[in-house]
Amino acid sequence: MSPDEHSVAATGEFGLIRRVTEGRAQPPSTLLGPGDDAAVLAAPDGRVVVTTDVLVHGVHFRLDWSSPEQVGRKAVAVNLSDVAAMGAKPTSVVVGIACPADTPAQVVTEIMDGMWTEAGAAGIGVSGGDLVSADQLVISVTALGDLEDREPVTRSGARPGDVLAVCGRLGWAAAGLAVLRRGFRSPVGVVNAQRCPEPPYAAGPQAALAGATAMMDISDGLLADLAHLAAASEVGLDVQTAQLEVSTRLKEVGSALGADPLQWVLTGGEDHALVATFPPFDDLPEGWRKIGVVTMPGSGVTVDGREYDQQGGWEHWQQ
Ligand SMILES: Nc1ncnc2c1ncn2[C@@H]1O[C@H](COP(=O)(O)OP(=O)(O)O)[C@@H](O)[C@H]1O
Ligand SMILES: Cc1ncc(C[n+]2csc(CCOP(=O)(O)OP(=O)(O)O)c2C)c(N)n1
Ligand SMILES: [Mg+2]
Ligand SMILES: [Mg+2]
Ligand SMILES: [Mg+2]
Repeated sequence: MSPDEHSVAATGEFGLIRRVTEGRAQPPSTLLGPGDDAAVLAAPDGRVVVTTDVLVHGVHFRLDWSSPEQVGRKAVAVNLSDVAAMGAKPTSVVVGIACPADTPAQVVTEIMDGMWTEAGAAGIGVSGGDLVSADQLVISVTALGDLEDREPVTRSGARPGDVLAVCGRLGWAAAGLAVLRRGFRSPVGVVNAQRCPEPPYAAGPQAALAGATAMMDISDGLLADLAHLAAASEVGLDVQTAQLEVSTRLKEVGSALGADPLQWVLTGGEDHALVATFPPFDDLPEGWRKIGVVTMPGSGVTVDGREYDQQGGWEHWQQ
């Protein structure tokens, strides 16, 4: 933590978000936002979902760990995941790339190739962007989405008694990060999960149709992100570790590195699994697994009924 009490590090990522968003009157055309995975805007002929994420070399990716193509795919994937987390389908992305003068042009074209690959797989394209000079490589992506006839699934609709469920992988990207940080390049399954997530995009609209009461994607870490859902919904959330899948591969990597794989599952970000709450008596949609329950307000996020007193995930400036 920075010694300067006025710095962004001392303010904290989420304190800073509060500070820059509080008291700003949104126009009536802002139907929702900020505060969720994406905003929902009214357009003359409907609604538009919009979200943005910035990725910085050395913070979110490294070109000695990932190919430019993988970086481009990741930059788009993390944004399309936020669109899915609202229950929407992506319609387009616009992208900004800032890079130093000596960056090979090929790096930029390959980043764009990766962006088109990930966008193309979702049936959309890159509809615009910006290229500028900078001291380091920075990528900014804005994704747009369409709710069709569905209502947005926000972070704020969970109710005590709902089932807490997840779709997608947890802990894989964190395991890959641990591997890469120690200078290894394998096992490739976890390393590729870190290089480029594979979010379960279709599960977002699917959960919305199935009546999910709240939803978000897991970018920072399950426990850290659930804290935002719990706060927005004014409920408690209990994660039941017996229901969490810790795959053999994660256990193998954990024992090779002397790390606890459950820790990666609970606090590792960047897999962009979707987490949602569902009414208790309905069947979960296909691909969704129960991992806990929504509890009464006041208890925050607990693990097997107990408070978790370590950092629940990534927070910028706190690492
Ligand atoms: N500078 C900013 N101005 C307005 N809203 C912001 C700003 N930075 C972040 N937010 C909002 O804060 C919320 C949390 O951001 P973040 O944790 O990055 O969400 P996510 O993990 O889904 O990308 C989002 O709704 C986002 O739009
Ligand atoms: C070189 C490198 N170091 C560390 C990480 C780990 N990491 C960086 S950002 C992050 C959290 C997710 O990024 P963020 O910008 O918070 O995305 P958002 O929550 O806005 O979707 C994690 C786990 C990484 N991916 N690459
Ligand atoms: Mg999100
Ligand atoms: Mg973000
Ligand atoms: Mg984050």
